[in-house]
Amino acid sequence: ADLEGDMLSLSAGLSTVLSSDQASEMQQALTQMRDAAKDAKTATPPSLAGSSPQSPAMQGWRDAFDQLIAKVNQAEQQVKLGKLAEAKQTAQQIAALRNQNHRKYR
Ligand code: HEM
Repeated sequence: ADLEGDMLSLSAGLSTVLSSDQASEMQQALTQMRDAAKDAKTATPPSLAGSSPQSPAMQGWRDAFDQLIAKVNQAEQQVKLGKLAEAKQTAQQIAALRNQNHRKYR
């Protein structure tokens, strides 16, 4: 998907993780979020158009998605252990990461 499509997938997945009480549904949403984050990591946002892949700005872009993926993995482990409330707290940290990065790149 293009970056906008990846962002819409992240958004739908995050809403599901925050609102669901079913482990299987949360797991599926987290998988969708990880796939979207991996794809978005390879994109260049309009705000960095023309930046070289090795520029500090593009490295920061990719690091942000690695942080997002690490949080998705953490939430997934929590779901697997049946710790759904903890997984939702991790999802809140993902929302904070989103807000920080939107201020930088959007
Ligand atoms: C779960 C976390 C995130 C969610 C739910 C999310 C959600 C969204 C949404 C709904 C949009 C608007 C899409 C539209 O055009 O309709 C958007 C745009 C955008 N987001 Fe995110 N986002 C997340 C994380 C991030 C991260 C980590 C970054 C950067 C490292 C980022 C960078 C951007 C940029 C650059 C745009 C504008 C895209 C464009 O102009 O084409 N987002 N995001």
